[in-house]
Amino acid sequence: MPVLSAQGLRRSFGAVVAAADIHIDVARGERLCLIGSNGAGKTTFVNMVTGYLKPTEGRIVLAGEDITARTPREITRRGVARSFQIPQLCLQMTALENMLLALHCSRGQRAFLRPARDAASVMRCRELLAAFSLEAHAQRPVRELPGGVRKLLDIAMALTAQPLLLLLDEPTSGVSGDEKFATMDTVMRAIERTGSEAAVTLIFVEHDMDIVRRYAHRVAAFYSGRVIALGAPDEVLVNADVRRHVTGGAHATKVTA
Ligand SMILES: Nc1ncnc2c1ncn2[C@@H]1O[C@H](COP(=O)(O)OP(=O)(O)OP(=O)(O)O)[C@@H](O)[C@H]1O
Repeated sequence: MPVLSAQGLRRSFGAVVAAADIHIDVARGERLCLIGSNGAGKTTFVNMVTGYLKPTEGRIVLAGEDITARTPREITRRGVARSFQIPQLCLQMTALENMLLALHCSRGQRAFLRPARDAASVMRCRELLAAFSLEAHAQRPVRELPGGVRKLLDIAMALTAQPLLLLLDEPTSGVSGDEKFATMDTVMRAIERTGSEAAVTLIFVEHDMDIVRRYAHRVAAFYSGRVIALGAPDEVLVNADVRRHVTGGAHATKVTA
């Protein structure tokens, strides 16, 4: 059974068709990358999966359960976690406090200004920080941490919920060219260590084709609200339509095949 099954999704905003006829199944442990130029419909897809936007047609099935009508909170509780292009962090709190806050929220507990520090929660958060090689930053206020570290912390926070499915919006945006592979290696290692049975299933939006090639198992190429190609990176990135509508413009220099 797929972890996620998007079945005939459609969504418009007035005359703009942001999603049409989208069929995507994602298997457990798979890493699916969404590519597409600005306005192609990637965020619309992510917003529908996480419940922030409702499709006007189609169904979204998570591990066999239809979640199309569920609220974002209900979908989070069923195992879908998300991190954003701009990390959502409390700057005045330490990295560990941010983790504790995320852990408490993921359990449906009230978010306190200073989260409770019971020993089990602290241990769980420290383990996750270690999985992301962030132990050294645990006691530092987030405002003092560099952008790349904040990015990793944001993803670690999403994993406190022990999700089935993790959605990442441009995990390497704002990370320097030298650091981007190291950042992705860290994320992949952490994801493999954190899944309960298999690695956490991952859907990530990415504009950097070097990252897509190296880390995606499959790629879905979006154009004008539709998926114009879906398959292995080496197939999708040489597809003529993908070259014309996705990688042929601003990202042409990043495609090496
Ligand atoms: N809330 C909204 N109201 C009106 N139009 C919207 C809304 N959200 C998205 N759209 C439109 O839907 C289309 C798809 O947008 P979407 O944000 O999904 O693209 P994207 O591929 O994520 O782009 P980007 O890479 O810039 O984030 C665009 O034409 C966008 O302007």
